[in-house]
Amino acid sequence: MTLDEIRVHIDAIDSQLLDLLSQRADLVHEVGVVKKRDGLQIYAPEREDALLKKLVAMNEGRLPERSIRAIYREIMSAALALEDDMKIAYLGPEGTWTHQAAIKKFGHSVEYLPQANFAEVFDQVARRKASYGVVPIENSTEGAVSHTLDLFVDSPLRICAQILLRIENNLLASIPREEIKTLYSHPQVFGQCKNWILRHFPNADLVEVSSTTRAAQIASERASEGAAALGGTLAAELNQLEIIESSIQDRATNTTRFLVVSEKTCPPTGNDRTSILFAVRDQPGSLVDALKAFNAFEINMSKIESRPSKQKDWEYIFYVDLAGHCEDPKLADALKELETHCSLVKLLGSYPDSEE
Ligand SMILES: O=C(O)C(=O)C[C@]1(C(=O)O)C=C[C@@H](O)C=C1
Repeated sequence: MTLDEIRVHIDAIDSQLLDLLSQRADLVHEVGVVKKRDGLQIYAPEREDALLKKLVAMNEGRLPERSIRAIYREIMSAALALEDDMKIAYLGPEGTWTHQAAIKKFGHSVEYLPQANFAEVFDQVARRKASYGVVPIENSTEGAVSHTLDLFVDSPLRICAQILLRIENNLLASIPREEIKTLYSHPQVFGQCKNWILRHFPNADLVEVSSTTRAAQIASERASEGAAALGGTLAAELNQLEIIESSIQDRATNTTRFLVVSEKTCPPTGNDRTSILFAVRDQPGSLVDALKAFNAFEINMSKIESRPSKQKDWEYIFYVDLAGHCEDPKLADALKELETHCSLVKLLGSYPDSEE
């Protein structure tokens, strides 16, 4: 076939695809009407998870899994926008890693609301000015994002999904490497690139700012003073900076786990994770007794973090992630048992334990 002949076939398929997408949009519109009538959540992570798994398994063509997921991410993003005036709050400004994580989950058709800090993200969702919020919870190199953990103590919000995003940090500047005197970035990113900084910029001043996008803005504004930033490629593009060196994080597989918070948690999918927080009574052996509850009901605990309670010195809140859904009978029993050893137990949510 000649190029023109192949393109005639592609045009015919595209017209069928568009017709099918319009038919899908009509059905999605109906779903939105039913959900609003029945007071159901518009975003359905359990349905998206099941749909993506089914499509990937069904696929016999030459498109790789990554492409199927990316295409359907945008199809479902368009669906979300059709069903509701969907607004997603995230730590801004535009171009932060949290923004990129949010786009990975919700696609390009919904509206994004950049916020000045994590507390504002929670607040916008609690006040229903945003439908969902996206916040980082932990990084595979640097560990927990303690500010996010602390916000869950007093928040009425629940976790309904998680997002895993590979984080590739870069040295960004509009000046040559030799002229760089000060590095700007978010404290988490400095932590992720500690060894690289010691090796390449042992004498540079490190200045912590609220986000990698803010760091890139400063690198652009104060180039004449020797400013550079550590951050992602989107932050570079938005601020017309060069990538002086790419992939500078100490661990190649550096990944951040983000959470989606909303008013409600997510129904079971068969492969779920549950996050809780608890405080134990101030008496000998109380933490061991509390943790025994998971052992007794054979619940796998994948993570534990502690944070000062901020109520009393040397008193702690523990954050735990468990395998399973809070509606699973074994996990529900383990949580009941846990309550007998604790002064506080709070369920933060159950959500698909996806690797995406
Ligand atoms: O099935 C639903 O509940 C829908 O809202 C439709 C749909 C889709 O496009 O398939 C869109 C958004 C939801 O998060 C899940 C799935």
